[in-house]
Amino acid sequence: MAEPRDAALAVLFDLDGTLLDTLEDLGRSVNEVLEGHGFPPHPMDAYRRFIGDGVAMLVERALPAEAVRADPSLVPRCVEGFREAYGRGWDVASGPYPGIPELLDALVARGIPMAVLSNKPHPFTRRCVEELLPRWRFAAVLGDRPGFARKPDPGEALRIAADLGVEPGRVAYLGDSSIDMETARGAGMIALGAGWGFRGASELLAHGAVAALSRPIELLGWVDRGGAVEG
Ligand SMILES: O=C(O)COP(=O)(O)O
Repeated sequence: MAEPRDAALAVLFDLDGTLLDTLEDLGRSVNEVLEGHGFPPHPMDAYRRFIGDGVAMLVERALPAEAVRADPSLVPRCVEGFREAYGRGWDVASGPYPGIPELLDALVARGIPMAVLSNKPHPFTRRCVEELLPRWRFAAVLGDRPGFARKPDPGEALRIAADLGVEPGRVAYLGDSSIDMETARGAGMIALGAGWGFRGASELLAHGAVAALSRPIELLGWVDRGGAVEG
């Protein structure tokens, strides 16, 4: 059980694997690019480990290592192919995880400001939030943009906290990967793991999660009393 602490005054969310289950649309889009280049596709589960460090790393992890070594232009070309394929199929199977709408409603009811920070390319991040989470207002929705460091760099997370006027230590950061837990810890935020996401509870706890939640609504414990709800 985590130590009780000051209650969170704001919530910063990761997107892929935390608010939205985007695995199938991301994996299918990369597989389409791989097959277009004559490389073998991966089973969807493999993408749980590939996603998280941005699109170039996603593509690089999916490609055969020898092919990447042999042709430096392969990753950028496949990234372009991915943008095209994902642009066509980003919303085929993606949507909020069970319990996310209820959590967001409960945070709105409490007047808790919410923001999204993703390593997904910024335009796709905006589109996913606008179209798959249309009912909720987020104070900031930021994806990967040229000129800004990706997570686990804590810079953008800290800027969001500053813009909200909330001390980093009073921000609950909910994410589903080691990258997110490192970002949260680097920013001095309350690192909460989304156990339903792409990577699972043991990776989250090994990378410094204060707790790995099994259901989204459990986050309210940190907002209402600064720790897990008893029982
Ligand atoms: O697309 C990625 O690389 C990861 O996106 P996320 O930061 O929302 O998990």
